[in-house]
Amino acid sequence: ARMALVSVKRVLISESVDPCCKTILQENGIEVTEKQQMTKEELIAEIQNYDGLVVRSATKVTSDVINAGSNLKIIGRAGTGVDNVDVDAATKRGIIVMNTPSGNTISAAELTCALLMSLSRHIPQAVMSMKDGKWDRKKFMGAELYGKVLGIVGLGRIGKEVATRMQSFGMTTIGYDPITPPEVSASWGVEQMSLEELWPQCDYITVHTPLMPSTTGLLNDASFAKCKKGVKVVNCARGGIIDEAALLRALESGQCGGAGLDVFVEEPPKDRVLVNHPNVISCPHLGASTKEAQARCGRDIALQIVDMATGKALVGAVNAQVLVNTFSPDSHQWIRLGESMGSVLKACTASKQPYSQVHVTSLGESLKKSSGFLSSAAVVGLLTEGPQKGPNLVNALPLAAETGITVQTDHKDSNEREVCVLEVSVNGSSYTAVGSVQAGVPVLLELNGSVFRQPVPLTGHLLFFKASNSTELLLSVTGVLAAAGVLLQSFSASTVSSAEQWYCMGISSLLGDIGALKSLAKEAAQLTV
Ligand SMILES: NC(=O)C1=CN([C@@H]2O[C@H](COP(=O)(O)OP(=O)(O)OC[C@H]3O[C@@H](n4cnc5c(N)ncnc54)[C@H](O)[C@@H]3O)[C@@H](O)[C@H]2O)C=CC1
Ligand SMILES: O=C(O)C(=O)COP(=O)(O)O
Repeated sequence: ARMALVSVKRVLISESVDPCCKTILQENGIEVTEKQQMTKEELIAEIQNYDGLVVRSATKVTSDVINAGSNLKIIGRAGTGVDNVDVDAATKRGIIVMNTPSGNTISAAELTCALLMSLSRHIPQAVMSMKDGKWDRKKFMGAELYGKVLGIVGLGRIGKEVATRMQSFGMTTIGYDPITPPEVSASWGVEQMSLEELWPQCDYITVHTPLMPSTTGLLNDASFAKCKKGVKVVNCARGGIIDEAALLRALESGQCGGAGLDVFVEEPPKDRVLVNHPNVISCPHLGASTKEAQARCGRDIALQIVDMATGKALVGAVNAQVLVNTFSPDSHQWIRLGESMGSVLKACTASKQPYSQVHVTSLGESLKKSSGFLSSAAVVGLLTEGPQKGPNLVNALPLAAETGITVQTDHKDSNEREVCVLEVSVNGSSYTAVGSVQAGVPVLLELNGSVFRQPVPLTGHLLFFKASNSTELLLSVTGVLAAAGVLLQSFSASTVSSAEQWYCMGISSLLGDIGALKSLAKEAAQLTV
């Protein structure tokens, strides 16, 4: 059985995304609304009507928007950068964020190359002077790219494509990236070095990193000062990686000889000083604006959403690594097992919470890849309060961490059958459940060391109690059930290992008041799974 993770019925596309996106979603039974240039207030007011939101870079998906999206399950970015989405807020709300990072790589790289060439030959300025009726052949004296040094900061998808293209112009390409190994970039002709070594060698510098605290102001007054006088810079990545105020100062002093900018801290930029500077050429964030890139990104995001909603595959998620292994046959029952075991221990420990530690161990080789989602599923069961939208596999671990619960996940290969062991520490004592999936049904095998003679199917209304082994007790319990009009549907006792043992009864409905049982048994708990 394939797993249908999330149901996606209605999607809002809030920007200009290739029409194939809408078509593909609709062909798969999803209702699509396209609405561009919504104000923040409009988006907040309407977002509750949608299960999914598809954006590009202009929609600011802030925590206000995310928290207003009570039905939101998926935020799809038709493109690469997700810095306009508050990914942490989405994760906490259990919302998947996905992007299509390779669809616009070539287009962004080509625009970068176009800006480098335009900078070397002043093409935009020359074009403007021609349109002005002039014929100025002196003013626009350029310099060849041939033999010059290009520094590439950020050697990921786009950085690599820029490098190989500019090498064909005879440029020497050097670079820096904290993650891409030097031998990998060397294989496509980029020698890596520290930024300290890089700055003074470059005639041109182009940045291709994500925007994050460590890359904000990567080029600032201090780094410009280390550059060759007249260095030319390009930013087709994100506004702010080259500090805008420092860039203006460097342009004014001549330390920077020219800049090609596709992106700005504020888009559109209200402050036009940089854009209006004679040595700045700029575009309104056009890196991904080609037919080809838009067709790829629009198609990819639609297919990724459809594949996720139909349980086929999870591709492109940036915040839901735990889900990746849930897209395999059988995983659905194991997720149900983890959640139900969590619910059982939650019911048994109701008066003792909060939990301090949760430890999930999976046994059996075939569960090796499942231990991650099993512990998330167990936490979902432990933390779920009532039927309203609560924790899910995406936010279980962050929520546990926020609540102060330590979650430990282990796997042991064993030749015996697959089982999941869940142990929770609560108020100084520890509770353990052992479960498995048998014939496609999640079952409980053990509770706190008591081994059930028959595996207990974790389904329907269940009553657990712990007591010493006596026939009178069972009679009293059935008496309580009868008095409450509750039918006994199944019964499992544990094998007698000590004086006390756990019993589990399948019942027709939950008891209105479990108090009567609590006076008969040492511990009693009921739940519906
Ligand atoms: N102008 C436009 O329309 C477009 C802009 N972009 C932007 O271009 C940028 C790069 O995109 P991709 O190449 O697809 O991303 P990528 O993830 O493939 O590459 C980014 C690289 O930056 C590196 N990096 C991270 N921190 C760094 C640091 N402190 N110094 C140097 N390198 C660092 C990473 O290790 C990674 O290799 C992103 O900001 C993306 O949003 C992407 C597409 C279109
Ligand atoms: O994919 C990216 O990171 C981009 O910057 C492209 O942005 P856009 O989709 O053109 O608004």
